Amino acid sequence: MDHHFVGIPGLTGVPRVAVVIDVMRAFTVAAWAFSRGVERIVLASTESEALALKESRSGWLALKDGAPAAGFDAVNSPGLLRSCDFAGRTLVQKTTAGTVGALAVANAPLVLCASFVVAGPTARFLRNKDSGPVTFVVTGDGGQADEDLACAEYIGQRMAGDDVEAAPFLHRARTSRAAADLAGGLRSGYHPDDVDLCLEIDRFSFAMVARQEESLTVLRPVAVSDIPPPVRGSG
Ligand SMILES: O=C(O)[C@H](CS(=O)(=O)O)OP(=O)(O)O
Ligand SMILES: [Mg+2]
Repeated sequence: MDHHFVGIPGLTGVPRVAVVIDVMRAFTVAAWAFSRGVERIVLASTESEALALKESRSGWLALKDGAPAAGFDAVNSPGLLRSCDFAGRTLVQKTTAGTVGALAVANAPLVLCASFVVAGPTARFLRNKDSGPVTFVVTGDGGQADEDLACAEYIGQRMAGDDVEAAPFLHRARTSRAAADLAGGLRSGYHPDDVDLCLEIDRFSFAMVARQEESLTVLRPVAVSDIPPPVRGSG
């Protein structure tokens, strides 16, 4: 299938089907947030918008990347998020790359946000829908981030069938600059397990679909059944 891989600066027009990839760490974090009970994630374009949205509704939480900051309840780290209890909550998320990429294609008829932890369900969701060619938005480094590109290519291949060896794609992500920066402590709001948690193939059995709801861009999990175990291979 003739998929299209593009960075945020290269987006032109509105894609028919968009899959926005951020492995490290926005859409790994989003998946963990859903697993910790979050009901929906509202994507914000700025930190001040995130705080304003949080303040406008009772019980909403806000998360941003970087260091912990006043008014925000969480940071963009799967390792720090995995012990939170967010049952039934709405979470407003703002990050440097992932949420920006999703908002850039928010008007597309079908938008999914993805990372390795939901790769199989994302591919299966698209296959079940017979979506046809996908525009993968590679959010990191202007479209050059190898952890995002590897994940996009992996999902693209799994759309054609689940018999795809994961190891070469995971190796690219593990040796990416983002992984080195994270492991080297160069990013704030970090837990030592973050890289490993970002590289767990099919940790969750849902895809994440973004839709427009009352002028907000809202991400929700959609359960996908019958995902066969991923082919891990060596490496
Ligand atoms: O928190 C992250 O890992 C990054 C922040 S930065 O781009 O590395 O400064 O944000 P994300 O949008 O999740 O890539
Ligand atoms: Mg990223």
